[in-house]
Amino acid sequence: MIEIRNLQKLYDDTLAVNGVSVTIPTGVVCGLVGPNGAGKTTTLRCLAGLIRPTAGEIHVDGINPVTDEVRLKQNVAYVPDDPPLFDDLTVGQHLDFVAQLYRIRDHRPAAFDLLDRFDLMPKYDARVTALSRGMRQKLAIACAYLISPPLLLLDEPLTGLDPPGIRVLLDSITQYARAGRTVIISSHLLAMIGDVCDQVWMMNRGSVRFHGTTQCLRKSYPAAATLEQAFFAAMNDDPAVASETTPTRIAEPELAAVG
Ligand SMILES: Nc1ncnc2c1ncn2[C@@H]1O[C@H](COP(=O)(O)OP(=O)(O)OP(=O)(O)O)[C@@H](O)[C@H]1O
Repeated sequence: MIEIRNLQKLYDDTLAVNGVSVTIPTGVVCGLVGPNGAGKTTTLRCLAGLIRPTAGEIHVDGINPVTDEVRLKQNVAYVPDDPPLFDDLTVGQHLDFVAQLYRIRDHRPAAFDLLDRFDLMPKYDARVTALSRGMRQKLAIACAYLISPPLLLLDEPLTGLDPPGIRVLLDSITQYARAGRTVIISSHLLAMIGDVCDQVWMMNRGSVRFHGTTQCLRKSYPAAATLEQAFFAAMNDDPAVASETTPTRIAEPELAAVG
């Protein structure tokens, strides 16, 4: 389970994350959405232990990223939208390196399977400098899957992927969560979030605007004809679309039912 309490992150005079509190149960796919600058990447980087929160607390299966960095890194994989790969290594060497780093024994069959699924086998001996943007993205995701952490954080993972690559990734995310792991996926592709995510977590200007199941989002905004309209209504909290009877936009009680 992921617990975030009153998370705050200040960069100089920019309050990027402002009092975020969210609980995400194990085994779900949670879509993190919001406009540019909403604080999504900052929140994911705090969760991954890459930056320190200014205030607040995070627990990933009881692990505090600030006080237990090593255990956190063993339990969380973060794939940024422009993954930093090693220019001197080939595709195959990346997976070998990750396996060595995380002490994964006999990793080759799993690595081959992942490369096959992401259509990277023909590039096995290619250096990453010879890969397209989408291929680099797929390789970074394959490395994360090889580690198989309980929490997988994907920041805009669909950027640059071709339609078959998107389909493979989305299917793999669903399977990963059904195997009892948690995935948080940040994306601007609202329709996709509606398709694969059990939960939606919306941020705007550093704060949570909605957190709950997609069904709950629809229920909260009954005048919205589509899920996309419900997204916009929640984001703007448009009173013309939002239900007047909705008591709160942060649907925590429904979350417990998801896990
Ligand atoms: N390293 C940094 N130094 C200073 N300000 C930063 C830094 N990183 C992010 N910010 C600021 O923090 C705010 C939140 O940025 P963040 O990258 O978390 O948003 P985001 O929701 O991921 O946006 P996008 O959808 O554009 O990727 C923005 O105002 C941004 O300018």
